Amino acid sequence: MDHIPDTLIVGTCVLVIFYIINKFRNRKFNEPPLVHYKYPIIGHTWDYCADVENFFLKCRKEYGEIFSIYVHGSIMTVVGKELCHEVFNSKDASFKVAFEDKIPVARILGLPLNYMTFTAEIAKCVFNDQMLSFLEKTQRTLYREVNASIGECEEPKIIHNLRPVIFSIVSKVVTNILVGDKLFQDKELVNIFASFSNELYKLLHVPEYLGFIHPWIFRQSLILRFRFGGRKVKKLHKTVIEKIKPEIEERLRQEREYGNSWKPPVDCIQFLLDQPGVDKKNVDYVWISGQLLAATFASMSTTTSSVTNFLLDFASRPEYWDDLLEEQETFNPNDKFDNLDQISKMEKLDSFLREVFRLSGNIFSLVHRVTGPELKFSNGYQLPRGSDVGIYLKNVHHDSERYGPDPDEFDGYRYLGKNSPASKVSRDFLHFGMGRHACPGRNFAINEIKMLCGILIKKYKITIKSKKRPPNILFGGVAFTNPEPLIFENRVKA
Ligand code: HEM
Repeated sequence: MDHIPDTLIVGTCVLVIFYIINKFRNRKFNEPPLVHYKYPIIGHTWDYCADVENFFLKCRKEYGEIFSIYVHGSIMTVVGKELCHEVFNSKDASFKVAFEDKIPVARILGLPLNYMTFTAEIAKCVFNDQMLSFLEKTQRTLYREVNASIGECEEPKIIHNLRPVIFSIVSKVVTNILVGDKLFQDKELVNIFASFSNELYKLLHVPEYLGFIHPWIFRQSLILRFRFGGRKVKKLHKTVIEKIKPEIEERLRQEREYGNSWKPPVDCIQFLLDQPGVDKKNVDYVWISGQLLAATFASMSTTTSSVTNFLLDFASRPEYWDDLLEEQETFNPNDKFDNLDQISKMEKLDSFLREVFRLSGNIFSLVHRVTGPELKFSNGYQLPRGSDVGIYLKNVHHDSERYGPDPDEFDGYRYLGKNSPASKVSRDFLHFGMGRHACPGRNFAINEIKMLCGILIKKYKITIKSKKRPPNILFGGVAFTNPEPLIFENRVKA
């Protein structure tokens, strides 16, 4: 007890030192205006956490297209519709580096810091390029999992929190592509991938208060969660390796025995094994296990949120039900997706989805770190190396110059005939980012989402008790899906 006053004094001194360092950092750059604040150290943290929407509106009104705020002990620059593309297209700004501070996947899994470059290759070369070869098994898994997790609803069935249900369906599809048909039968392995992705997703909800002392301390607190206790990552790697090793050894044996006549399976494990530089006599199983686990996060949580948002919108907008059902019956009359063209013809569903994504409620996200000597904007402002700059998404997605006089209005057919499919990125639609690092898994994701939504539309009448679209829940600038229950009832066939 005697130490408490000393600890308080030392703690306060540390806070003040970091505050001074931040306040008087390199000023030779023409940096964007820092929004005025009253209380040192706390800065704008309260305004940001309590009502980010109105806080940003006020800042933009007063300071214009670019401004900086002081939140959780760090300065963050905010850009909207005019300048966002300059961030995405700049070689001097990196989403990956800033993201690693928020969700330290590389450090948790013991992967090199540039691991995401590899995940991007997996997304492009396996998920996207091999999409056609995954079509049949993806639909098989989707039908089976919808039946297993929602099932027959002769009587109306209330599902209280839809997200975990959708997550379970999506995680099965993804795991099949990661590990192939044989390992996919292993329920424990499937669960490991799903729960790891879910644990990472939960990190998005951890308050960043430790950032007041230093961002490093916040990051360490996240990593420690995976070093000790139930989430222990060493144990995770060990179990994954135990599962994948015999399969990999068998594949390598067959490759040696049959040479060029051996037809390798199409999945992420094989893609990783075939990378130049991989020593097949001495396989680095920790690296393979880490890459597979890393890919779960990029592909599962994002897709789950998108489908859950779709269902919340669909259930509360009955005016679209007949039309979207008719489209399903036209393009998928026999409950069988034979080719990708059949999915791309579902243009109404596609347009509806794009509108769901645009209005999903995100205010601020996609933070990038300046990794070059500076990030210079066309309006003359500069950000020095190490600065963070994020995107004011609400300003982009609710822009009346682009989306008309009522940009907050939901118009499910807004994009019909406009050559703007849901997977198309642009300066005014950032659900998948844009520019050099736009999501490389988006074509796969949209096809998977359209298949799953189509199955649900055809099988069930889906309603919501309140009959209104419940708003998503904001945490910082990011919107999380509302857990309001939905009601599923078997559709009576005409
Ligand atoms: C609806 C589902 C998805 C959404 C909303 C989504 C969204 C995003 C966003 C916003 C980014 C940042 C883009 C940028 O910096 O410009 C991104 C990057 C990425 N996504 Fe997705 N994504 C989805 C599905 C997937 C899937 C299925 C994969 C497959 C593995 C994937 C793999 C990646 C990878 C590897 C990156 C990093 C790309 C890079 O830095 O070059 N995503 N995604």
